[in-house]
Amino acid sequence: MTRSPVTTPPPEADQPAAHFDAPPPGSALGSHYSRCFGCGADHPTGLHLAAVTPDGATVEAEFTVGEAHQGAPMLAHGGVLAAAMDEIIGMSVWLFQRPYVTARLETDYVRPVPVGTTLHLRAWCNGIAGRKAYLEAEGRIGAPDGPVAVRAAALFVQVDMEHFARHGDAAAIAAEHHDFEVNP
Ligand SMILES: CCCCCCCC/C=C\CCCCCCCC(=O)SCCNC(=O)CCNC(=O)[C@H](O)C(C)(C)COP(=O)(O)OP(=O)(O)OC[C@H]1O[C@@H](n2cnc3c(N)ncnc32)[C@H](O)[C@@H]1OP(=O)(O)O
Repeated sequence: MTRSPVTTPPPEADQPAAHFDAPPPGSALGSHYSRCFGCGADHPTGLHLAAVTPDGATVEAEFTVGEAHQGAPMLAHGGVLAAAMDEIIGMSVWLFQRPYVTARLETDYVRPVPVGTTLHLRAWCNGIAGRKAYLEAEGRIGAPDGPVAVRAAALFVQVDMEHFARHGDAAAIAAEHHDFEVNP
């Protein structure tokens, strides 16, 4: 992976540990928002990622490239592949049970991905320093050990839940996250 210093954990970074309340090994993570382009079941042309964590530390999901995801004829759009990387990494930080957002995403495109391909996505965390999480992901063609088509490294920054209410739609958050109180 070609990686900048921004997405490389500093020497003092802590090794990540899943939150005690995080989904246990072998379980599904679920969607954080039904209309999310990456994981929402109600998005008509989204990626529909459904992630599982095999070990409580990494997450995995499959994405089958459809006609709505083309850039060149019958080939996946690079931005859509970056979105898949962003989403699987976003799902992996969910293991820490704290809200994070993408601050920086770096992507290597290694092979073209034809429409109809199923990409096997995997993401993990390389370190945490304060609010900053250093993460990585890959997408392999056809099988979990298939050829790598895309790799990504990311810096995610921890925010509070008010971030989403302040900048987005507080009522939609309250509707799907019943434990979230919308401040007047
Ligand atoms: C029903 C609704 C449900 C709602 C949600 C429920 C919970 C959801 C939970 C989980 C969601 C998962 C979502 C998955 C989807 C995939 C993830 C996305 O696509 S997220 C969207 C794209 N990203 C953004 O929109 C961020 C936009 N940017 C910002 O908001 C700010 O810039 C932010 C929060 C990233 C930082 O702003 P500051 O003011 O809080 O903090 P400062 O001090 O600027 O940064 C903190 C540290 O990070 C570094 N930093 C920040 N941005 C950096 C960058 N681009 N490059 C390098 N360093 C950066 C800074 O240098 C600083 O470092 P030093 O502490 O000084 O060492």
